[in-house]
Amino acid sequence: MRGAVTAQAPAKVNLLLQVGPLREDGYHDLVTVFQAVSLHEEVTAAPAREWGISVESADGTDVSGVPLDSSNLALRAAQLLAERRGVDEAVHLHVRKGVPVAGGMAGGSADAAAALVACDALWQLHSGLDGLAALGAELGSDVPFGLHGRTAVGTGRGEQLVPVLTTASFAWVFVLGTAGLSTPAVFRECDRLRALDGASAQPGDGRLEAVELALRGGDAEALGRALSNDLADAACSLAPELGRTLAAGRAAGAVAGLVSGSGPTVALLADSPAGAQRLAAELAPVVGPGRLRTATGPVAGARVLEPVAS
Ligand SMILES: C[C@@](CO)(OP(=O)(O)O)[C@H](O)COP(=O)(O)OP(=O)(O)OC[C@H]1O[C@@H](n2ccc(N)nc2=O)[C@H](O)[C@@H]1O
Ligand SMILES: Nc1ncnc2c1ncn2[C@@H]1O[C@H](COP(=O)(O)OP(=O)(O)O)[C@@H](O)[C@H]1O
Repeated sequence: MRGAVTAQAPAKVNLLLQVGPLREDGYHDLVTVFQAVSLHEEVTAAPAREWGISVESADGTDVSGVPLDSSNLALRAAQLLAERRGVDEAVHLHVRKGVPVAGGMAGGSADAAAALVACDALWQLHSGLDGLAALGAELGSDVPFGLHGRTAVGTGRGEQLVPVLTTASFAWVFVLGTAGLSTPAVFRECDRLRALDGASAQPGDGRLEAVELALRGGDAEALGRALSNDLADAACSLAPELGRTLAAGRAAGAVAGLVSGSGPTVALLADSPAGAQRLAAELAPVVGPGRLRTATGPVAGARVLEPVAS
């Protein structure tokens, strides 16, 4: 058996997030377009006498909100894989976080995806992407995308994925929120605001086609016009600073901006990697440099980085 295996998995941004009505199982049907971006989580799985987990930050951001018990998604992922494949070995997982915690960028899901890939390699299970994605969907709606990466349309809870043709790399600036937002709370707020307005979900209104066309053409301006997020009003209602951050991003020259997933991270689209650096430099005095990350997308899904032979 190998001594330890490290895997990485990417953060995501939702280029489109259409939210349908609340289902009986407590979830909402989604039509979303995920893009994997170059902020990564790294998970190292090492054989151990007992199950355990440790967490560090890759970039100095606060990781105190990450649970260190059996509710941690990475640990749950490793234990689920062991249980389903009949593995009687414990591992210690070390997580190095490069994705903001509770930021709407699926950091916990990326940890689960990386843990599945690392443990699958450590235990030499050869489960394959689809096998791991089926387990991932049991852990969280965003976990299958963390495994697949690139750009994909997600339907159902977001776990049913179809790749999208993308002909260009896009440049992003992410502005971290000052406090995390809970995903279930944002979905609840969305339902509450819709009930107040008498508004209902708007499926099939051509927004998906506009995003797909912009991605196929590799056109950042067209993508900027097509970005949309049905959870944005709910996230802004719970965290009003988001509206101000979006306005600051536009004033600083972003092609477009939107709330990432359920927030509170704000994603700003730039015209190029150099444009993203300029945008971040412009915003640093406004929001503080510690809250800015630049990235590109799409990038690959979860993969083994450095298998260490025993
Ligand atoms: C909103 C999105 C958009 O990609 O991302 P984040 O902002 O969390 O990163 C996802 O739908 C989040 O997926 P994930 O974070 O994996 O959520 P899950 O653990 O599956 O669900 C947590 C809770 O969110 C709500 N939920 C989630 C997914 C969905 N399609 N409908 C929902 O209503 C439910 O209240 C559920 O109990
Ligand atoms: N490995 C993990 N990393 C981060 N958060 C985790 C993890 N496991 C469980 N959680 C819980 O999931 C919540 C959502 O975290 P995260 O996945 O970072 O954000 P989001 O769902 O907004 O994309 C956290 O507040 C935390 O309580």
